[in-house]
Amino acid sequence: MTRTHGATATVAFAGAVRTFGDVQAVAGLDLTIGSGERVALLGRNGAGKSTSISLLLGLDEPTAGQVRLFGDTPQRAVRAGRVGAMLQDTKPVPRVTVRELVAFVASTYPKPMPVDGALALAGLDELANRRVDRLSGGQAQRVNFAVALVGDPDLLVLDEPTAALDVAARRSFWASMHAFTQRGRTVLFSTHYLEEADQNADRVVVIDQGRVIADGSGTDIKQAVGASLVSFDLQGRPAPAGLASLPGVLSVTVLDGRVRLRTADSDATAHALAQRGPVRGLEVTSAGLEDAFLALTSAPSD
Ligand SMILES: Nc1ncnc2c1ncn2[C@@H]1O[C@H](COP(=O)(O)OP(=O)(O)OP(=O)(O)O)[C@@H](O)[C@H]1O
Repeated sequence: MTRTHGATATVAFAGAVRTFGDVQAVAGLDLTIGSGERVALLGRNGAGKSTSISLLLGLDEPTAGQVRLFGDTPQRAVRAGRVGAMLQDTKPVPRVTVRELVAFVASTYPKPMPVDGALALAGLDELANRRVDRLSGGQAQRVNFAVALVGDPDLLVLDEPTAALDVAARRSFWASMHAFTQRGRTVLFSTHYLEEADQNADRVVVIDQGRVIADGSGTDIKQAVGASLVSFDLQGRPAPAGLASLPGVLSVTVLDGRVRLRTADSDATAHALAQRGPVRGLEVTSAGLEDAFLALTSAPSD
């Protein structure tokens, strides 16, 4: 896990709260990100990721608490050209070409990278002269990425950058992101795709109900919730009672007709389970980040 000591943090949320009427979208968020970190903000729908990102970019103000970028207000950091962002639901600008749009955005930054460099990093060389309102969804996402990085920002913020991309487009997106971060830049991206968080970030911050509930490497998070998973078929029956009190069991989830027991001791759990009667389709596997995430964000079902 990486922490920032001494040097000014790139990103600092301190007790940040944002309420909308009765809804606490961000409920006391404390998060510090240091220079050069690649951080995934991982959470289910409505966890507060986009609201946190809006606060971070100065598009919205916290109801309480504080958000700082490079030790300054988000607005000043953004105006100084230190931040590039890719947000959800951006509408294409009609009638300009990809190169014209990226060149225009470059002209608004103090130290942009060459436009051709940004186009190449985003995989847009072949589409440079195409109108931006005539692109596929995946191609439009690449333009959004070029727009985010052409200012050569110190911090890149990406809100669900791979939403709506197919597998091949996702892979090529992450390759572009890695090419950019080799330059030592800080990246914060939000995602629902748990394996993507694990594969593309050094640090995974899990948020739920507007708060940080876990923070570490993908491996740290898996270990925090137990390394193994014992699962079995319900065969249409309700989940038996008392599973949570079997030896080693840390959490119980029921998904697609299967019970999944996260356990610190898979041998003891499987043995105790078998002693209670016949078990169908028993499997013991190591827990993936997906399972860790479900365990962290689900209420116990037993
Ligand atoms: N402008 C708003 N007015 C009222 N409620 C809002 C507003 N923006 C967000 N919310 C609520 O705040 C909570 C957090 O929303 P947010 O969009 O930050 O979550 P998210 O983690 O980004 O979700 P998703 O993954 O679905 O994009 C949700 O309950 C949402 O309905």
